[in-house]
Amino acid sequence: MANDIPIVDLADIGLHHLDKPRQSTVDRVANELNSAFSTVGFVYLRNHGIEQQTIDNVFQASKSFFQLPDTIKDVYRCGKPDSESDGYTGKDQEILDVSSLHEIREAYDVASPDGFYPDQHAPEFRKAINKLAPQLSELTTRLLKCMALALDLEEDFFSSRHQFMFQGAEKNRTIFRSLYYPTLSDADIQPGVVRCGAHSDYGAITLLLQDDMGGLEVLSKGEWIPATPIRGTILVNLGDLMQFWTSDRYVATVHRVLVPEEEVRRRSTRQSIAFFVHADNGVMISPIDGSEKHLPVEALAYLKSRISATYK
Ligand SMILES: O=C(O)CCC(=O)C(=O)O
Ligand SMILES: [Fe+2]
Repeated sequence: MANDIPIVDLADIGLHHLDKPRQSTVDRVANELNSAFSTVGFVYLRNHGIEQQTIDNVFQASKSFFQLPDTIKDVYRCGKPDSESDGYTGKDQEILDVSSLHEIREAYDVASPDGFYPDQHAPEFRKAINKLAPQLSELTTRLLKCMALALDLEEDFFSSRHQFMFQGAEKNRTIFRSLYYPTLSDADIQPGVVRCGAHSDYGAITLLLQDDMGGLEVLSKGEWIPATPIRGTILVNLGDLMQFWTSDRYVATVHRVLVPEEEVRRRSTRQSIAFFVHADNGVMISPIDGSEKHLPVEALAYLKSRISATYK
């Protein structure tokens, strides 16, 4: 069906392949990404080559942090929007949809391997993230190359502008975010209360890993469609900067996570991991087709403006 989120098989573009991928794979994947990003804006990647255990270790280490008492989590609160990015975000600290009454979501952000981690209270957290994040960066580089080819650009057009992913906020604001949606009470079942308000992401692309709880929905052709978790896949969606870059040829699709209707899912926690890929600080984003559809914008300045609009 045209309105479904397609699944792309990365085959020898996946991380388990060290050699240069076959040209036929690159052409096929470039084509499939191009058609997904021009329509629904989301795609599942199969055969990405990241081991499930590496992902599960992050979920487990994150859970041990998020289940700590609030008084301890508060020690790690990030000071957004003023300071650099690392740290804990509590419920309602970030409101992505202005019409939300509450957004019941917690998160922990890091921008580099040696950033601000809760080592004392969740000792496995740093190690688990530092294994997964570099793999997500490498996978992103491979995807960006396919995307550039699909747009008739030099293969390294995007990758050369994303050289410093997860190497520190002073160079690049790609963020590894571990998300935790706590259990909900009956009082949370009311209009305006959501797990994650409707929004589009800010940067180039987002790689999203979810547990098997489900709940993510994507707005396509005016209809909310579920982005059901498919084990062994990574979901990828486009951010606003990539939409600007491509003069709206690619779409930054709006998505959300509501309070589940089924009581059993409301009483369960949900976890996801978002790798928000952002261009290197200082990169100017101007439409690649030379049009004036969007004004040129600097990657970091744009991100800061979005964060200050959503953080309390
Ligand atoms: O938790 C999810 O599935 C989505 C989270 C999300 O869209 C975001 O944090 O930008
Ligand atoms: Fe998002």
